[in-house]
Amino acid sequence: MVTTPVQTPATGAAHAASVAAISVRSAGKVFQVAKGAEVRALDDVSLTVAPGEFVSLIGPSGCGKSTLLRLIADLDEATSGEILVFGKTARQARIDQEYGIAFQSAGLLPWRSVQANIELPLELHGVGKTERSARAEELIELVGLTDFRSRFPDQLSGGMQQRVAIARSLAERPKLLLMDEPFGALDEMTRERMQQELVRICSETGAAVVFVTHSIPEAVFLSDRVVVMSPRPGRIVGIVDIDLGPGTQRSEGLRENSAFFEGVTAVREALHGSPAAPMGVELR
Ligand SMILES: Nc1ncnc2c1ncn2[C@@H]1O[C@H](COP(=O)(O)OP(=O)(O)OP(=O)(O)O)[C@@H](O)[C@H]1O
Repeated sequence: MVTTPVQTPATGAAHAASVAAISVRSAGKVFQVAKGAEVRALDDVSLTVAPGEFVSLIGPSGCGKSTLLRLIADLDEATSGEILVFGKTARQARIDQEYGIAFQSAGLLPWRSVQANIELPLELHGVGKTERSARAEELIELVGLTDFRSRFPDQLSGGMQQRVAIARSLAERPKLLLMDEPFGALDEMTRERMQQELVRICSETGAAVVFVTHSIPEAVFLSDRVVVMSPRPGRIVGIVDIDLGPGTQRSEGLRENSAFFEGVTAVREALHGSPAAPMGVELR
């Protein structure tokens, strides 16, 4: 494991020549709150994510992980700095729908069935009914909801709703996925299965991923690099390279592997400089 302890523009070296999936340059975000007060959420964050690279963001609660993801997704605007997605401004990339999103709350349409929710992005882009339903079928199977395809969101558990949202985010085989704790509501067994599926799918489709999590083992299992952030205002304090091989080879057994434990230790130390975890970070 290699830990980069300083805040440098974190470039996936092997991919420097191609257009980055994401390029964040000196981004800052200050929220204006009541009575002229300010919350400085992010400060001078620079990060490059290469095409096909899986990068997790981890850090104490409130350090600005979701804010950074929201800036990339153009759901909020940076106060300073520049954000490019596949060489386009964040706004243009959103308009061109360059990425899929799966956030904490599933955000499903309550009047549409599981299948119809998953088909929605395809429908909006004019994909024909037969192709839509074949793709939805594949994804429903992938997330283990075969018997629930006709159900409506309020008939599903929180974890099942989350799985529908993940399937929907994958519907268009995006080149980039922005995921904010998508597995947070899942039970441990489902969560580990989904991690394995996600890393395999991304490896096979070549999708880049930015994945916010509170779980160190989850970050290590999934990622090519784990970006460690400081308490607010969020800065990048370390980047841990994970050498666990391609996503297609990341199976359950890996969790018992010494390289996996080394990754967990390296991230833990980058977070805290000691084996204890800061508030809001899970060691399990
Ligand atoms: N719209 C907003 N208005 C004011 N402050 C905000 C807003 N959104 C986020 N913040 C503040 O910015 C800081 C970073 O929030 P953010 O949600 O990005 O943190 P996080 O690292 O994702 O936290 P957690 O791990 O707890 O989900 C927090 O102090 C939060 O209160």
